[in-house]
Amino acid sequence: MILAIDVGNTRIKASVFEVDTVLDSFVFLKTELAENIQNILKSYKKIAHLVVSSVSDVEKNSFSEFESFVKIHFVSHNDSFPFTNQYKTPHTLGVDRMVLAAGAVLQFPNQNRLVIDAGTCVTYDFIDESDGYQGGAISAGLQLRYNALHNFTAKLPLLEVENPEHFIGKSTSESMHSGVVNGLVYEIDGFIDEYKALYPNFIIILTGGDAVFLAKRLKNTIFANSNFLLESLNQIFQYKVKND
Ligand SMILES: Nc1ncnc2c1ncn2[C@@H]1O[C@H](COP(=O)(O)OP(=O)(O)OP(=O)(O)O)[C@@H](O)[C@H]1O
Ligand SMILES: CC(C)(CO)[C@@H](O)C(=O)NCCC(=O)O
Ligand SMILES: [K+]
Repeated sequence: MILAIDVGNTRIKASVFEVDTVLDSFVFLKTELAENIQNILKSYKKIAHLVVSSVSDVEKNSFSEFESFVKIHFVSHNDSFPFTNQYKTPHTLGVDRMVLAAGAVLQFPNQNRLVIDAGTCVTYDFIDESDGYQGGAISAGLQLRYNALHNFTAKLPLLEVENPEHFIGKSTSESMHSGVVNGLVYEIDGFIDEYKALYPNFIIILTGGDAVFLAKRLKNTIFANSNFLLESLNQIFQYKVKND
């Protein structure tokens, strides 16, 4: 039994896996890391391994208190991945993007894949059918767009994410919801269309905290899988066991 932990830019997500089955899932803040891990390990005494991916300032030593109970695997650039990294700056590529790319290769072999992670940032990652990781794009996530509009202007309020009622916003809040939500939806559909012009066939994996909200609104029909990064950590662990 393993515990996969995704330390994101905003929050931490974790799932307990028994082989390929998710037994339980958790979301918590970085400040509540230790107590949450402790509780999970208490509830699931058969957990033998922690597999951690972090893009945040939470580092390996935050987990050291658990070292005597479980084996800890902190995914890093030094690990072996099931793709060839064609990024020009491979050591600056986010570990989360590498984990997603690895998951895409292991779950969907021998095909072109586009992974879209709609979290704090939106990331696009393209891995071709020869398992070459090509790169992609990084843009601002849904909540980040609302926050930025408020933080860097004098007049714009801080709004909660809402479905835009009208395409033509008829008030300040309607204009902001249309700009943020429709803007991101157009961005994602636009990227997908560009990739379609380059590659006739590829699968799309849409994940992250806003995946379900966005999937419903896209022109392109995509099935959202919010748990893809944690599933990928589980896959990477099995890949590691096989290849070590
Ligand atoms: N309870 C919540 N707290 C924060 N964000 C939430 C919550 N529920 C949904 N969201 C949405 O999820 C998005 C953040 O996604 P996610 O949780 O994947 O980000 P994250 O923890 O920073 O991870 P990553 O760094 O991998 O993007 C926000 O844009 C927000 O709209
Ligand atoms: C883009 C984020 C912030 C998304 O979580 C993360 O993948 C990261 O810090 N990346 C480093 C830059 C890069 O991937 O090129
Ligand atoms: K992300």
